[in-house]
Amino acid sequence: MSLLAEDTEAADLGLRWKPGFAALGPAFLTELRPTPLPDPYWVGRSEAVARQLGLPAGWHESGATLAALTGSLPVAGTRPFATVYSGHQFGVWAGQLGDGRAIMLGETEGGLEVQLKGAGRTPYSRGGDGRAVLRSSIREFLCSEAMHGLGIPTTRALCVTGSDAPVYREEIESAAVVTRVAPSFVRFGHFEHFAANQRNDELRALADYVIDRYYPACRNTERFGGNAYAAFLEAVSERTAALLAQWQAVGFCHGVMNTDNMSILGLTIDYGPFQFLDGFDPRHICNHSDTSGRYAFNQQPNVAYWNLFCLAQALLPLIGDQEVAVTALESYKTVFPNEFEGRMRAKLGLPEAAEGDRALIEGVLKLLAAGKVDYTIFWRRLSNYMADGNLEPVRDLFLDRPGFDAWLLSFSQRHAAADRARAAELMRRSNPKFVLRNHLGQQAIEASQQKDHSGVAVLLALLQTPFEEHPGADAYAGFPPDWASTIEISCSS
Ligand SMILES: Nc1ncnc2c1ncn2[C@@H]1O[C@H](COP(=O)(O)OP(=O)(O)OP(=O)(O)O)[C@@H](O)[C@H]1O
Ligand SMILES: [Mg+2]
Repeated sequence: MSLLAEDTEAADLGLRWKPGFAALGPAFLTELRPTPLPDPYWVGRSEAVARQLGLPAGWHESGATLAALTGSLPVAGTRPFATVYSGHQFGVWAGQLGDGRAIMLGETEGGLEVQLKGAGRTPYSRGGDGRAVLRSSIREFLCSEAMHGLGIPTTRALCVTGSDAPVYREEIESAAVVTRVAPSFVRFGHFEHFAANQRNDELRALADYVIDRYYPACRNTERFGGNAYAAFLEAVSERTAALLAQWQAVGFCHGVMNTDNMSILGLTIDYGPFQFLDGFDPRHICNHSDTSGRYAFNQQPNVAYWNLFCLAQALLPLIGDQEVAVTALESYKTVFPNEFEGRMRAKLGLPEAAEGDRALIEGVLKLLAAGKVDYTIFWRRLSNYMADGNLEPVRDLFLDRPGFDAWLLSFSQRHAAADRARAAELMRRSNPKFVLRNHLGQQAIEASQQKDHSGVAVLLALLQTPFEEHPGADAYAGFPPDWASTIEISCSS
């Protein structure tokens, strides 16, 4: 019996827990306790996630909950653990990694895993301190919820809890924990870990667990002659392709697409140096540490494929045939462009595909890139134009007016027979007014560092429903100020 089960004092969050991933056994994880953060306080909370988890009303009112989510009290019914994974970082095999600062509480009866990111050292921390700073924790919290609001698959975040305990990065910062939630936090790197160590029994156990839990259809498919592992690889490729199409359409740059940051469920995971594009620059690099531009915005779809190739190699002992594995990856090459085109068509207010759509999409992206036009503002203004016929706010964004007019002509011809009100409606549902721009996050962070957490709550409310108008909040939907371009976001978090 573990020590944890003998605790008399524990916080009861009102949730029921089941073994979940932990049932795989000790080869996959190490049981341990979070390291307490002193004098914790609330920084931000998502009631939407609380409801999804099934937390009782008033869940955050108890000091025991705050203590539990910052490691000072065990959570009743849980046996926390950290998992082991490996991975390719910046294209190079990095060997063993693992949850170096994320500690899993467990899985709820409702099928959601709950993790405390920044909860202290684990056997996989290597040189790290196991902590996360307030700055990066607020970014992760807000962006998880923003992505969900945008309809993009992502890990969620219940809350950020802070402490004045010092954390040493380029300068001294304060510590925080993000309580994260997802059906599964399994990454490509979990598979790579067991494959690289030729531990095929564990590799198979992991694949069987993930297939049975999250991809049961792979068991009953005739694809690949009934090879469930190949069908699984194909399904992951398709989900990843669909995810990447959404990132590219909304202008999201992840920044650290290492294989250990690729979710097996096709969720966006690990919000580090991410950025929503301001001016449209396909070659934008959001991660200050990415000197070669490996993870530049326009490289993301290819990197995802490269990462899937690593996953395929890891699954090869189970799939049994290299050609089959390569075929299972192939669907990425059709799903990504189809999904991307579908998303871009929706942004253009076009529910159905027609010949010439690709040229229309490429045409506008070229114009936006040539003028470094603000990506989010352009699409929202184009949606408004569709509704009210006022062209100037859109046209004013372009220096190359003749170029824009020529494109607009083909756009208008494409819409000639369409119901404009319906098209405008689709566009406003597909083109957010609010995204988590770096400078918005930065302002909320700086206020929080001075103990005013209201900016986090304000941003959260806007980002959870980013397609709504939110009258009075236009200041959050404007152009970035000049100083925004000087914000440097690196891997330091
Ligand atoms: N401060 C830290 N202390 C211990 N380990 C760390 C720390 N920062 C990063 N790591 C570990 O380094 C590896 C790569 O880090 P990366 O930045 O991709 O992940 P992360 O931001 O810590 O977390 P996640 O991917 O879970 O969101 C991971 O194994 C991670 O746990
Ligand atoms: Mg990571």
